[in-house]
Amino acid sequence: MAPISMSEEYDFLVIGGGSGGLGAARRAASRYGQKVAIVERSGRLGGTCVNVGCVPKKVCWNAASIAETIHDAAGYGFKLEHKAPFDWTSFKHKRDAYIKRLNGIYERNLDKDSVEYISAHASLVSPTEVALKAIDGSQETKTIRAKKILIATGGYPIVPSSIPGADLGITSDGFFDLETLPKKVALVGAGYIAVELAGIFNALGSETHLFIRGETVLRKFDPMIQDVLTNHYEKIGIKIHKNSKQFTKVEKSEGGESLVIHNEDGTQLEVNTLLWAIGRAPLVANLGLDNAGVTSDAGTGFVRVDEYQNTNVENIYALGDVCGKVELTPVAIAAGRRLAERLFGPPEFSTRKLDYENVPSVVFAHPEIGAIGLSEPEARAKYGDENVKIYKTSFIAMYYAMLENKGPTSYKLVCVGPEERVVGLHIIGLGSAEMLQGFGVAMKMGATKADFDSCVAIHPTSAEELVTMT
Ligand SMILES: Cc1cc2nc3c(=O)[nH]c(=O)nc-3n(C[C@H](O)[C@H](O)[C@H](O)COP(=O)(O)OP(=O)(O)OC[C@H]3O[C@@H](n4cnc5c(N)ncnc54)[C@H](O)[C@@H]3O)c2cc1C
Ligand SMILES: NC(=O)C1=CN([C@@H]2O[C@H](COP(=O)(O)OP(=O)(O)OC[C@H]3O[C@@H](n4cnc5c(N)ncnc54)[C@H](OP(=O)(O)O)[C@@H]3O)[C@@H](O)[C@H]2O)C=CC1
Ligand SMILES: N[C@@H](CCC(=O)N[C@@H](CSSC[C@H](NC(=O)CC[C@H](N)C(=O)O)C(=O)NCC(=O)O)C(=O)NCC(=O)O)C(=O)O
Repeated sequence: MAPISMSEEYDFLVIGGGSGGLGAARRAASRYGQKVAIVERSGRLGGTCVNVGCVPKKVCWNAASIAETIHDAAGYGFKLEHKAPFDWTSFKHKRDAYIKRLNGIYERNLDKDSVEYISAHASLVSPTEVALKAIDGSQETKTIRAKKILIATGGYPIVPSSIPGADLGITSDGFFDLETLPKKVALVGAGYIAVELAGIFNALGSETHLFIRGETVLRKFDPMIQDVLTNHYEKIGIKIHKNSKQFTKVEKSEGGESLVIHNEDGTQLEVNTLLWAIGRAPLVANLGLDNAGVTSDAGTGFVRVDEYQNTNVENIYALGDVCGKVELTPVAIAAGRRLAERLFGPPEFSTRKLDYENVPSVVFAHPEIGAIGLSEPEARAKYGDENVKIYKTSFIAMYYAMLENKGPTSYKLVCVGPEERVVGLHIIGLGSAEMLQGFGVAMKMGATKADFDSCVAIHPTSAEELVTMT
């Protein structure tokens, strides 16, 4: 890795060494032989996903799932201690070491693909020039030129600015720094991160409080998912504070070891950790967008792009979380690869772009949730009630046959038109994450309910219920 590049000009300069930037840079260099550099300012490659997102989160989710399995084991005749001791600190250090290994793998991958890795903060100086500032404290700076520039700088977690003491709380970034498992934790938010981290804390033994503004979590999901997960989380002991108003303040407790949350109604809650999970904002500060004339959304700051990831400035492109369209790793990677193919590939690739329709997505809750396409209300609004047919089922998955405490399994298909094309698929239950990808392929191909039914069931599985619904 060069601290600051020795080269003066590149075919393609990528700002941001996360999912989208890596996807674009590697494809442009390895497949099309372009002279490519990627600039990353954090000192480690992989971006949010590898360092403070999908990857360490999934490892934590696995730990939480093992805790649940240990708990369930007695139901299957195992004479285990119900509460197997869990050593968060050694788990955390082992997880950190895995991430560090990945950082190294990503660096070697760039090397293999002949992408130059520049460890620096990048900012636009003009539509064809980027200033690099060293991150090693040396104050070294350099300006380089590029024929094409990609902005893939991602985002950061929001902390409310209007609540005194809000910054005593942590975000998902701080979650991955926790050296010990908090005894009592409060999370604010109702989206992916709040739901995933609340599930992990609860399964690993923290007293978990979840503050949500509405009646249910995951309000952007199908109502079935919202209701089933909210009820189940309450059943398994997560304390959900519904219709919660903004805290009036957060302060340290007298001894300074915990935090006191002050609610609008005068009540207080003392916790060891407060975690904000109320959405993410684009990382565009000090990026010099104005210097190059790149426009972003006035309210949110997301960089504006068209369907081909073009910004308003010729030869400057943007993708991934900094555009805020669908904030998922495979979306950023696919957008990056499609862009490299369009810009540097053969003429027949000149219209390549990512199709943002029917992107499957999973929430690693307990149990998992999968969703593709339209929710029932979205389909009704788009196609009219008379054209929408819903198939639903709720059942007890066979895994729970031997257990007293049963988890939920609920599936819904949203179909439209006389041919009953499946435009929405919503599932909650064990195994949903691994189950979804194949159904995503079917929906991408325009599958109808009859196509689903023509596939013979695999028995005994939960997934078979999706091809036998009446
Ligand atoms: C807790 C959490 C869990 C998640 N779980 C999942 C999941 O399970 N599945 C999933 O699909 N998605 C998940 N996501 C979302 C996923 O991580 C993001 O959608 C994805 O990382 C976006 O990729 P990106 O390339 O747009 O940005 P990033 O991966 O954020 O990369 C941007 C990079 O740009 C660098 N950068 C920023 N500004 C500059 C600058 N001026 N100069 C140089 N470098 C700069 C940053 O340091 C960063 O490394 C999760 C996110 C979070 C926070
Ligand atoms: N498994 C995966 O694929 C994962 C993907 N991600 C990606 O990262 C993105 C960011 O995650 P996340 O931060 O959870 O964002 P989300 O957009 O998923 O959820 C944030 C939620 O916070 C609530 N909220 C917003 N403002 C406030 C406020 N001021 N006070 C209280 N609650 C508030 C909103 O819920 P309401 O309106 O109901 O109040 C909103 O839905 C996700 O959208 C997803 O794309 C993240 C984690 C996992
Ligand atoms: N699906 C497998 C994924 C395993 C996997 O891909 N692991 C990654 C780390 S996590 S993942 C970080 C994430 N990678 C991916 O999502 C890889 C996806 C798939 N393999 C592909 O190439 O399309 C990413 O941001 N990628 C940007 C990029 O590389 O372009 C790894 O070990 N990689 C080493 C290597 O690739 O040599 C699982 O969940 O077990």
